[in-house]
Amino acid sequence: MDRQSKRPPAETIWKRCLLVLDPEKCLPECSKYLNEAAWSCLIAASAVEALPLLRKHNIRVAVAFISKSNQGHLAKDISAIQAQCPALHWIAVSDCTLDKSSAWILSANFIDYYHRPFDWQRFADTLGHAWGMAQLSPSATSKPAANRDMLPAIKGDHPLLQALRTQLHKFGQSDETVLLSGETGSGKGLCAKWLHYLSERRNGPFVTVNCGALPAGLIHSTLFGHEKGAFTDADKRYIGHLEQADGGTLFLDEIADLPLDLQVNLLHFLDDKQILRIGSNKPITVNCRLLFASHQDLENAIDEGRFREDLYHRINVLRLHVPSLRQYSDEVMLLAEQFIQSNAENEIVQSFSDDACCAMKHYDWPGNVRELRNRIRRASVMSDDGIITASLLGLDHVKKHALCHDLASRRDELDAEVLLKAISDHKHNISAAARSLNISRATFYRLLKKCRIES
Ligand SMILES: Nc1ncnc2c1ncn2[C@@H]1O[C@H](COP(=O)(O)OP(=O)(O)OP(=O)(O)O)[C@@H](O)[C@H]1O
Repeated sequence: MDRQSKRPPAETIWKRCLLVLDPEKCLPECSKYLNEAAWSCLIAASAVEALPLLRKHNIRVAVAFISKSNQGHLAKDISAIQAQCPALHWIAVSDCTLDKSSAWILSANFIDYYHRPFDWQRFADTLGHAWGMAQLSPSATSKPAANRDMLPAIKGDHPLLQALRTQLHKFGQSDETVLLSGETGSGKGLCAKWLHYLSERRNGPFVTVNCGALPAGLIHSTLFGHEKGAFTDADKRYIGHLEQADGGTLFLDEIADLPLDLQVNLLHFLDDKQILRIGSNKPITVNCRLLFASHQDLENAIDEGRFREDLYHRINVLRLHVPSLRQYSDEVMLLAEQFIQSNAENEIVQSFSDDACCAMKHYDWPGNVRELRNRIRRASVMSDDGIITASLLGLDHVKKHALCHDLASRRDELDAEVLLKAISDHKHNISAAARSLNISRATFYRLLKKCRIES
């Protein structure tokens, strides 16, 4: 296939999508001005119209037009959209003085407010700033709902994989916390998404937080949120991940890295389902399911005083262990074919050489499925003729080891064949059988033992 023909023409300008919530069509000039600033405006009159657009497009920023007459409706629409897409950054536009309820919507949801008529260039700059903030926000990874089509299926007939699928289906139907364990790259994150998708909460948000990746000073406000002015840099209210996951699932990855003081807060949340934003003493009830994962041994972390035992018992209700790839290495080709197909979109058809298949089956995969996917990605790019070899996968050394292994087992097969024939020809007289092969009785017995043949 011609690789070039699928690329967009060079003059195509990449545009950011902007949701314009404009019930009374008061912003007709929006598309015209913002188009020039590389925005593509998607206009909706209500939440019902906006939600399908949000599901379909990668929208991070929204504008809402507030008028005297639509203030009440708009508040409801914005709340409905916020519940599904908490990561959206809102900017308000109005041409009237707002009453108290609108002022409340503004302070609760909007990062900026414009009064018409205004300078479109400045407005476009503000939108650009909001887009940048949305990109940086950790919640940019949260989705309004899990989409089954985007999730790779967990394929394979190995008993460990069959057991994993059964557990996923059972645990998906429960609303209890699940503790996922397994080596790095084995698929704990993928299983967490499946648990969300298979649950009643599938239409709610799925929010992931990697506790090990958050700076210690930010982790509290990132999880629980903060009020404007709660600390020096808190120039606006921040809705934490627990609240963002309201109605859905929060996946706390690398839970062993959560500082001890926050482990207490989490324990309280698990008991009463309430949070306090930093700077507020008003408890907020949050309805989200919690999933936890760690590739560290939590029992060890307890012994070392890094993890609270009471929290461990609270989160260790349902346990899901994701097997390491080397435990089901006979099925590695199923995954490899899956990755090669997703890589080969719009490209020439690719396949694996025999030595690549042999090396993949015999390699230890310390980085598990992630390592397999990354090695295949790199090899796909490097391959000139569509054939992915052991050398392109960086697994040359394994190939040699695997071939030695294969040679040894082939030798054993041949030895066994010769020994069995000699035994049969000499009617189970071992001395005669050994003489016929020109070896001693002791050597004959040693070979029988090596080939696991009962004399
Ligand atoms: N069975 C599978 N089929 C297809 N893709 C998979 C499978 N298991 C894992 N993957 C893919 O491998 C990558 C690594 O998986 P994932 O991030 O879930 O691992 P993890 O155990 O959470 O890793 P870490 O402990 O480092 O966070 C992801 O891109 C995931 O989609």
